[in-house]
Amino acid sequence: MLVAQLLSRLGFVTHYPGLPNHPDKDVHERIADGYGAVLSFETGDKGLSERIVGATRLWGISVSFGCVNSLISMPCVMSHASIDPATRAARGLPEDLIRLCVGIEDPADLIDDLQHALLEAGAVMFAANDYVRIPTSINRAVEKLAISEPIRGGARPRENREWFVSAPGKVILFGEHAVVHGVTAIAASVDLRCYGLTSPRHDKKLSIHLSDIGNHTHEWDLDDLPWDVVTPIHPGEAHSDQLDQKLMDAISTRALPPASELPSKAHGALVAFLYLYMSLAHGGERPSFHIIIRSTLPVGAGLGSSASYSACVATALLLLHQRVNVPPLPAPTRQAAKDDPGHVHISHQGRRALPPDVADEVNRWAFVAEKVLHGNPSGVDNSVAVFGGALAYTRPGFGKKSGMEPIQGFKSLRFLLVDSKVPRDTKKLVAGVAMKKAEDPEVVGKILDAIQSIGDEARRALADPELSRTSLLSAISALIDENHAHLVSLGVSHPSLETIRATTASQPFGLSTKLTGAGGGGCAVTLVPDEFAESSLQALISALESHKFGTYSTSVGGSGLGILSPYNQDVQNAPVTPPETPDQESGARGGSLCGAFESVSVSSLPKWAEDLGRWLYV
Ligand SMILES: Nc1ncnc2c1ncn2[C@@H]1O[C@H](COP(=O)(O)OP(=O)(O)OP(=O)(O)O)[C@@H](O)[C@H]1O
Ligand SMILES: C[C@@](O)(CCO)CC(=O)[O-]
Repeated sequence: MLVAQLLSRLGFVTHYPGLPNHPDKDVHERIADGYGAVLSFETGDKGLSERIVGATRLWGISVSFGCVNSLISMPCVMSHASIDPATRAARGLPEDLIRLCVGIEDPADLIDDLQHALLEAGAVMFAANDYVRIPTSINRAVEKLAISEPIRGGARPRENREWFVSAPGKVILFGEHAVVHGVTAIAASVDLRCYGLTSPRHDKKLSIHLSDIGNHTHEWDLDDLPWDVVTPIHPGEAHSDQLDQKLMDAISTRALPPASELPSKAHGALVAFLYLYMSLAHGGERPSFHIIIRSTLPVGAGLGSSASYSACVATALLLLHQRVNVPPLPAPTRQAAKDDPGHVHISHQGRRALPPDVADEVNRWAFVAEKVLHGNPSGVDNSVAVFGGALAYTRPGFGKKSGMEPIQGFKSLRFLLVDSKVPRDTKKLVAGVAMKKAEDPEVVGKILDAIQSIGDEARRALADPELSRTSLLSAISALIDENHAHLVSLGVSHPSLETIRATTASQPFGLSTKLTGAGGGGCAVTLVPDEFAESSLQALISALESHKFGTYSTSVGGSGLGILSPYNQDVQNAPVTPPETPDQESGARGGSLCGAFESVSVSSLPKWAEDLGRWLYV
C-alpha cells in the first residue's frame, strides 16, 4: 500500500485495488481480505520505464513473480514480449507498464530504493524538500539532449575528455580449473588493481601504451585497420558465444606484425584491445584516442591480471563508443543553501554508484576479451573484476543453476598471497586440464565432484552463524589443503608452489596454502588465522622472500570496476578534462593526467588515483 501511495502521489498512473480510485475496488473488497503484494504503474515513456527498472537495486528484475523478496518487471519486454505489440495494445497492456511485487524487506528500504531509481532514471527530481515528478515531455527533451551531450553535468562531450577507469584482480579460494567444467568457484576481489587512462587524439590514429608489458607502445591509422571483415554488433546486441575467427585472423595478420616479432604477452593484449575496439565501433564512428594501461598486479601470476586488463579495456571502449553512460549526477537530497552544498545522494558514492546495466555490459565485453586472451575462460575472473566483493560463480551451460551469488563473511578472512615468480600461461594450463578430462573422464569427473563439495562445504561454513570463529578457520584451512591436493592431481601445481606450501606449513607457522588461479607457477594463497601474530607473519614473509618469492598481504572483497567521475564538481585536484586538441603534432599523450599517470611509482599509484576525485564503483 505504501508503495502504491507513493507512486500515485507522484502522479504515476498506478494500478492497485487498495487505492481509492481503483475502478474495481468494491469488487475486490467483496471477494478478498487485504489488497495483496502486486501492483503496477505507468510512466508515459517506455525508455524511462526501462531506466527505472534498471536503476533499482533492492527490487530484483524478474520475469515471473512469487518470491519472498521484492521483484520488478516490464511485462511488455519480458513476460509478455512474445505476444505481438498489436495484441498487447488491443488488450490494454501499456508498453511502459512497470509491475512490482512487494516482498518482506523493510518498507522504508524499498521506498528509498524506488525513489533513488526514479531519481536516477530522471522520472522525478528533488525540489522543495520532496520528490516531484518530471513531466514526460521534459524527460524526452532531456533524452534528446543527452544524445548530443551524453555526460550531463560534465564539461565536454565524452570523446573530448580523459576517461580514467580501474578494476581489481582476484583471488580464487576454491574451484579454479574445475569452474571451467561447471563447478562453482569461490573468489573475491583483491586490493591490487589495473588502471586505464584514455586521452583524445585528433589525427585519426589509435594508440596504446602497455606499461607493464615491456613498456610496449603500438599505434594504428584507424583507416588502415581491417574494417572489411568486421560484422557490426549494434548497441544492445550481444557478441556471439564464439569469437569471430575472421576478425581474429585479420587482426593478427594485417593489424599487427607477425606474432614472432611481438612478445606473446603484448600480442595477446593488443589483439584483445583491437578485437573489442573494432567489434564495438558502430554508426561510422571511430574514436581516435591514446590509452595507457598500468597495473599494481603481477602479470600472469594467477591474480586475474588479464581479467582486470580486460575489464578496463572494455569499460574505456564502451564509454568511448557511447554504449554505456555514467549515470547522471543526482540532485542533492537536501537543497543547497548558503554555506551548505546540500546533501549528495548516497547512490552516487561508493559501491552502488555504477548501475547493474553498465556492470553487466562491461562484464559481457570483458569476457569477450578474456576469450581472446585465454581461449576457454569460465568467466569467474572478469565477473570478480567487474562486480568486486566475494562471490560464488557457476558458469552457464552445465545443466544446473549458473551465475553469481554474493558471499558474506569472506571479507573478515586474512590472506597472504605469495608469488612464485614462475611464469606460466593460463591458456595452456586450462587446455591441459581439458585434455586430461577427455583422456580420463571418470577420474577427472570424481576430482571435479570433490572440488564442488569443498566449495559447498566452505559456503555452508561461512554462512553458519552457529559455527565458532575457531571452527570456521580450521574448516577453511582443511578445505584449502584438500583443494590443493586435487589441483595437484589435475597436474597444475609446480615445484615452486610446493616449496611455498612447505614453508608456510612448517613450524612455527603451521598455515594452510593452496595454489590460486591457473597454477603451473604464479601465486599461492595462504590463510592467516586471526590470532597469528604480526611478528610471526613478518618471519614467514622473510622465510618466503629468502626463496626469492614475492609476497602481498592484501585485503579481499573490496570494490569492483571503477570510473573516475566525469563531473566537474567531483574532481578534487587536477582538471580531468584535457586541452581541446592535445599535442597537435603527434596527436597523442597530451592529456592532463597522462604524464603523472605514467611517472607515479607503483606503490603510490593507488593513492594518487584515489585522490584525483570521486570514483564511481559498481
Ligand atoms: N597490465 C596489463 N597490461 C597489458 N596486458 C595485460 C596486463 N595484465 C595482463 N595482461 C594480459 O593478460 C595476459 C596474462 O594472462 P594470464 O591469464 O596468463 O595471467 P593472469 O590473468 O594474471 O592469471 P590467472 O588467469 O590465472 O588469474 C598477459 O600475457 C597479457 O596479454
Ligand atoms: C584456471 C581458471 O579457472 C582461473 C584462472 O584465474 C580459468 C578460468 O576460470 O577461466
